[in-house]
Amino acid sequence: MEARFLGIAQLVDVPSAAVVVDVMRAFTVAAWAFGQGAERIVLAGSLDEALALKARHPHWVTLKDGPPAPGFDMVNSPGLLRRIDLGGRTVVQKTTAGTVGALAVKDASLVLCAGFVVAEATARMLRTHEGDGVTFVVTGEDGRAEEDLACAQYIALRASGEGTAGAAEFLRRAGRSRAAGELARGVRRGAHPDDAALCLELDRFPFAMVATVEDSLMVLRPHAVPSPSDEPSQDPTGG
Ligand SMILES: O=C(O)[C@H](CS(=O)(=O)O)OP(=O)(O)O
Ligand SMILES: [Mg+2]
Repeated sequence: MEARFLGIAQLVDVPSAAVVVDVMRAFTVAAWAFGQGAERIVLAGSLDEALALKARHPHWVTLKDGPPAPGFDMVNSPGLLRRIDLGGRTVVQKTTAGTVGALAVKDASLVLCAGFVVAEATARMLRTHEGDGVTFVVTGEDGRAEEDLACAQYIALRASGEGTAGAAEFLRRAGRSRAAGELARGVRRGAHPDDAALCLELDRFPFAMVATVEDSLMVLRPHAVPSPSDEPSQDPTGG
């Protein structure tokens, strides 16, 4: 599998397959939202679009990064979100980096959104994808966010099937990133003290997250990817 790693501003063509990586915190939050029962996440292009969707669909749950704001029900924090029941709900998410990155590749034939919490399921999905290459969108810091780059490189390695990639060094790099430091120091608004640790949980969830355009909205949904150990035995004796 040929992999390239680009920041959002470096995306000049429509990739065939794209993995949009935002470890801290958009796609860790998205995975937790699905873990808490959300049916789908609409990735909004602007705060105004998120508010307009809320006005049309008052039962949808709006979420933004930064501090709490009128019209938004939640902030972009896995630590705060993990105790909220989102059973069957539609969430609207707007953040600085992650959702912008996903919308930048909306015309790709396959768009996966990822962080460490869904790394293995994402890699497994890439292994079954037939195509000539994968573009990893490193959403933070103009493509230089260490937590996103480390996660993208780890998923690429796992997807290539080249041996067993040890995760520890990739997680260490992410843990030393500027974003992790800001979360630890309480610099980022709308945060919980556990956020950085939750963003560094490897394979917390068994699903990948696939974004597609539905009725002109970019919609993210969980996609179950069975692990090899879940697959039925091929042993003809049934053993
Ligand atoms: O929520 C986040 O951590 C960031 C932006 S900020 O730190 O709140 O300004 O957004 P994301 O798009 O999830 O990187
Ligand atoms: Mg980020």
